[in-house]
Amino acid sequence: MSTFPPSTVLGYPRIGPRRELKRALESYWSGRSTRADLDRAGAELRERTWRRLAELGLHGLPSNTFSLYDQVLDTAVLLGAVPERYRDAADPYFAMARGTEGLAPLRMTKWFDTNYHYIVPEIEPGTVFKLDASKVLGEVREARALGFETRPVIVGPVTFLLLGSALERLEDVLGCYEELLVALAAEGVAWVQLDEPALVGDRAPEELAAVRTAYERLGAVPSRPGLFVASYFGELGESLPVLAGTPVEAIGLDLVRGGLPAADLTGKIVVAGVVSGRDVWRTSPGRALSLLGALQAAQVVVSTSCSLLHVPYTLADEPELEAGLRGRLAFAEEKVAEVVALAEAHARGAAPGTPAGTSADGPVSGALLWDDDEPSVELSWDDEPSVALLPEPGPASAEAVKPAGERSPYPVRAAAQAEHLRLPPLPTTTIGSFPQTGELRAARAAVAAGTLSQADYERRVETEIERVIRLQERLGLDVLVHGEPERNDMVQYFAEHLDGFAVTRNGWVQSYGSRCTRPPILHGDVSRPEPITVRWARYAQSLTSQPVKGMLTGPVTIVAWSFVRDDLPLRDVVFQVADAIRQEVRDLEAAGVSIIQVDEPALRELLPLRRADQAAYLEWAVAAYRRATSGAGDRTQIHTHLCYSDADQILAAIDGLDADVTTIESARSGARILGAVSTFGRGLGPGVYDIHSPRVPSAEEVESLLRRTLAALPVERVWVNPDCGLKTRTYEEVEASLANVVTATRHLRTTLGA
Ligand code: MET
Ligand SMILES: [Zn+2]
Repeated sequence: MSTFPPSTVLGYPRIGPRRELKRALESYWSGRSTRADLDRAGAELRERTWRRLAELGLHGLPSNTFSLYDQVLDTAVLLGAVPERYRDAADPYFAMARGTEGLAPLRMTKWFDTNYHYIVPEIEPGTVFKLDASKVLGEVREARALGFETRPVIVGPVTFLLLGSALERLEDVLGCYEELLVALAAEGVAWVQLDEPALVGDRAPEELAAVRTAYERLGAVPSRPGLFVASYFGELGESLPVLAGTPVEAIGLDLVRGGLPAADLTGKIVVAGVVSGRDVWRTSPGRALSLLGALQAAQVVVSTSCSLLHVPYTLADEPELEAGLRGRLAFAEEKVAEVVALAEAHARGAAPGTPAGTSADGPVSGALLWDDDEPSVELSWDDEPSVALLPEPGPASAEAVKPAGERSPYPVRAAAQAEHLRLPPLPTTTIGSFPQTGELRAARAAVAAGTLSQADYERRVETEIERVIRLQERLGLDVLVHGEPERNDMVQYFAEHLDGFAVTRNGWVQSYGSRCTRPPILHGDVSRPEPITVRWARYAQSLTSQPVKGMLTGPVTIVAWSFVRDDLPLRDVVFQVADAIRQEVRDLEAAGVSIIQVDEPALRELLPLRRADQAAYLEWAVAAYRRATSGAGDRTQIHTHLCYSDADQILAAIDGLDADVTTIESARSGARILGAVSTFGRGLGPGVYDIHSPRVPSAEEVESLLRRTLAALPVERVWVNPDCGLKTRTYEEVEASLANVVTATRHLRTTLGA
């Protein structure tokens, strides 16, 4: 077996530094360009990535980390797990990802504890697995033609099947993986990376047995590349000795989240993830080098803790970041340079604490990262005034952690709200955002560029709010929203208006398919200098006699979708944000807003992957939400919203939020949540319109979903709404869909005699 290259990364961003892939995809989907144009755009991005990684001095280049939509969907295609109904679609791949006129897409949910969404494999007893290695081999050849040898990256069999809830099909998929190994060996590929992040969670004995079977069988393939099994997002725990006992040559460990391995790995190559792929902070060379030095292995390879998919491309595109903060940051390119520099320092045998960037024979290539005035030991933020000065009393005090508990029990609140709001049965509403028009985005860019005045911009926002209010009145919705036209993003908008955050200009991170967000950087103490949403809510309510919901993002979600300072416990940071939201709730209420929605779509996302850590998290996360919302009076109806996140794993916590109404994505996931949420004692709106698909659901379809909802829940508790916000859709799709939602609801009301 050949040695492993001394430095590598587990994966890389693929959307393009300027979101080139997003543009190429959206242009192809809208029919403005051809599949060949799209493929060309993909090839350009791949070439650019390989060249850049090589320029930065990285040795082990990955391939097949590019995807036109999602790597799990790519794996399903690789294994032939394409459900029958998509096979005749014009483009089966995108039909599975996004649906077509007549075909709902596959389910989508979040990738472990990240905000990246993958397409859930649909594996039926009748699924026939059949290898289609064209993409994997195509990328290997493409890279080779450019002069690069690469290591294909593929989701491993155990993780793939666990994601598809079909571990019993292990024997069948292993046949495909074996065939793939043979094909890769024939192609002259030296190493293959099989990603098994599922192994960092709690694994039952039969799942551990599956790990053993899988890697013993793959290890026994006579002519194959070296097997590198990558784990990430935590420690391997009970899976490690099992994996170590199989013939795989290399094992990847997340040494940012986990500690040194407890099992004997002296016979293995350890791919040491010492540079975090999940945050934007620079790596402490002292800590990294001491970990590398302490590993007992046949070879130690320096790597990232996971794919760099989860961080933006480069700091070079952020000239506006304040210098002090910038000095503490590293995005993907800077992290690659760190990996390379650490590999060189480790190879020189640099002892922990040796100033990196210097060596007997002159500066190493990482010198630019660790400039002279930068200590080589752990970056301590203690001397940073912006983070050290916590307000008195500290937000982490026991006092702050208690739920404020000022609201009356639900029946008392519900009566007060019914009296005040006088809503019909099956009230209809939406989740907050309406389509974001190109004009509004352009207007925001013009304000930033100084070519449009703030006052003119605000007038445009008001015009848009008025249009959205009139549209909802025309459609006959019961509880209206202002449409969120002033928000570029539900987290970034709040970050821009709170102290303690920095935002980036080009720091895009893929969320799903062509969608990206720019996670703000939470680097200091959080506080709210002044009300954020009140003026827009007040304006919207002034236009109509229907109730308009105030719309806020919850503390857990704001933190989950930011890159967070790591010198304080996460819980304390979340409580700082909760206090800011609490002030906003109070101000909205004082401004006459009678329904306030506080979104927590990321509540499940931060759930620790190990069961032993989950209860403590859920306890403080729920307490933070209640702290944010419990300042509202009984008459004020508090809504919350969750989506795309396997909510069934955290039902008790969702219930514990104690919101008067919970809207939750359901249409996209085939209404599988219904049974589980039927025990909730308060208002509930399981989505009846899948907003991730351009498809317009018919009134009949909506009505049949509603009937299923009514079979599970008492009618008094049911709300009617889409799965999520509408900002990614067009007005055309939204108007038609919501009209059908209202028609279905009205029809149902008459048949119920309501
Ligand atoms: C991802 S949840 C989105 C909720 C937000 N209020 C919206 O409608 O866009
Ligand atoms: Zn949502």
